[in-house]
Amino acid sequence: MLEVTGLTAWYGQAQALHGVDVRVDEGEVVSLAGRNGAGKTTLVRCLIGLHGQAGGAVRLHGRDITGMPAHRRARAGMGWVQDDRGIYASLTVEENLLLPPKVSDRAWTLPQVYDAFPMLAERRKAPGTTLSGGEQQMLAIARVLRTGARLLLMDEPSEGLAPVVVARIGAIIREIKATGAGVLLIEQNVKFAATVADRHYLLSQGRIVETLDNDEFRRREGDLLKHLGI
Ligand SMILES: Nc1ncnc2c1ncn2[C@@H]1O[C@H](COP(=O)(O)OP(=O)(O)OP(=O)(O)O)[C@@H](O)[C@H]1O
Repeated sequence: MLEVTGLTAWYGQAQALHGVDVRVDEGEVVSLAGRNGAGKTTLVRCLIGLHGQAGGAVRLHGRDITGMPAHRRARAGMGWVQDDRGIYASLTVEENLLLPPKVSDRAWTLPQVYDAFPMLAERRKAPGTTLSGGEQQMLAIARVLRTGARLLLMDEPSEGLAPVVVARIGAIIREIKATGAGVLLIEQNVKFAATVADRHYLLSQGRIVETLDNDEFRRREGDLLKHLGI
């Protein structure tokens, strides 16, 4: 589904990514972790098409999207769940859900969304400004599902949320996986990543230094936390 090969990125003369290879298959959840400054944000920017100074190749569903502008990548099925959640504060929950354009016939309907996110159904008339952090994160995920994106890029979805909300987000990610969509999860919360991901990448100084299946990842949790400086 997503195949990234030899991805390089620069800020002026400074190289931030040095030949990164990442792969996400259909119905697969893959996490990517790394210390501050490892290059996670740069990688996300490259994948969504917002970083001009980049090399290498990005393919989505067999289609070469390298060099494609951000809006066309979105139409090709790349869904970005932003780390700042990007909720329209002056719109209600439902209005936020009605806005995203449909990019495929996998687009979730409103009843499907409300079924999977009862919290959003209860708050459908509430303005964006009044939502808790957890509700905002649910809404941000739901909005991307409304587009029918085939690959979801999630940037730190568990950040700053209470354990019970994080557990709910984990359940939602498993539901998304069951629909056959792929998920690339940028995530520093190793314990959470181990509950949802099939495979894990560790990024260090712009390079993938480890690729681990979930059993190995769980065994090495202590090590990884040390590496990440957590
Ligand atoms: N606007 C910029 N100008 C110059 N260098 C930058 C810029 N943004 C990031 N960098 C550099 O690129 C490298 C990767 O940064 P990036 O923000 O992608 O890391 P990160 O893993 O997302 O870190 P964090 O967890 O702190 O967000 C770092 O060395 C950083 O200093």
